[in-house]
Amino acid sequence: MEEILKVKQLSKSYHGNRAVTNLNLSVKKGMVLGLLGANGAGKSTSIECILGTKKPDSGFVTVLGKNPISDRKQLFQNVGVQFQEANYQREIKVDELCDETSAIYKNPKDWHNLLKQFGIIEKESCAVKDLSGGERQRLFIILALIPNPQIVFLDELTTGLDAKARKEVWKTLDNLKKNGLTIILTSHFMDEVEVLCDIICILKKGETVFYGTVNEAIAKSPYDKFEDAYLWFSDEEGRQDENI
Ligand SMILES: Nc1ncnc2c1ncn2[C@@H]1O[C@H](COP(=O)(O)OP(=O)(O)OP(=O)(O)O)[C@@H](O)[C@H]1O
Repeated sequence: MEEILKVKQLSKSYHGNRAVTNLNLSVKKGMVLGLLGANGAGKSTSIECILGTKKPDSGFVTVLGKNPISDRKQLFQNVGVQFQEANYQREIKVDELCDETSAIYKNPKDWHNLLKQFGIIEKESCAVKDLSGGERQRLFIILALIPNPQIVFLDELTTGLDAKARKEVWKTLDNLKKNGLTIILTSHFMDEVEVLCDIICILKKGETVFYGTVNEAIAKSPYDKFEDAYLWFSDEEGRQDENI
C-alpha cells in the first residue's frame, strides 16, 4: 500500500527545551492516524513540522513522497488542513468563503455537497461570525476538504460539537476514508479515537510512549478500557489526581 506520510527521527526544541523527540510515523493510503497526548505533549509542534510551517532540528518528513518545505507549492494542492480559527473577513458569508477557498485549488470538491454532508447547508448564506461554535467547527472541516486532498490534518476534530453532530462527522469521515482519504487527527475524545483511528501515537512530553492500534494499547496497559489505557500511557490520570 502507498505510504502517504513518513516521519523519521523528528526532533524539535524551543530555546533548548525539547518539544518533540525522535518521532517516527508511517501512514498508508486510506488510514487514519490519531496523534494523542495531554496539553503540551507536542502534537501541534509535530504537525507543524510535518506541514513544513516549522523546521525540525533533525529528522525527516515526506508527505505524498515530497519534502514539505522544498515542495510546498506542489503539496498545497493535495493537502488539507483544518484550522481552529481561519483568517477570514469578519462579515464574510459561508458561501463566499467556500467560493473563495475553492478558487485557490485546481480540482476543488463541490462545497454544496460538503455543506450537505456536514449538515450545515441551510447556513449557506449566513455570515460566518453568526454561526454557532459547532457549525463553525464543521465549516472549518469542510474548508480543509474543499481542495479534494489526498491527506487531511484535522485538529481537535469534534471539539464543540453536540453528540449528534459528532456522530455525523465520524460517518462522513469514514466514507471519505473508504474512498482513499488519509487522515491525521488530534483529539481529546477517546470514544472518537476508538471509532476512527487505525493507528495511534501517544506523546508524553514530546516522547512517543505508545505507537500501534487501539487494541494493542489496551493489551499493553493494565486496563481493559481504551480511555483508561490512554490515561495510563499519557499520564493524564496522574495529573488529574494531583489536581483533586
Ligand atoms: N513557539 C513556541 N515557543 C516556545 N515553546 C513552545 C512554542 N510552541 C510550543 N511550545 C512548547 O512546546 C511544547 C509542546 O507544545 P505543543 O503546542 O506542540 O503541544 P500540544 O500537544 O499541541 O498541546 P495542546 O494539546 O495544548 O494543543 C509545550 O511545552 C509548549 O509550551
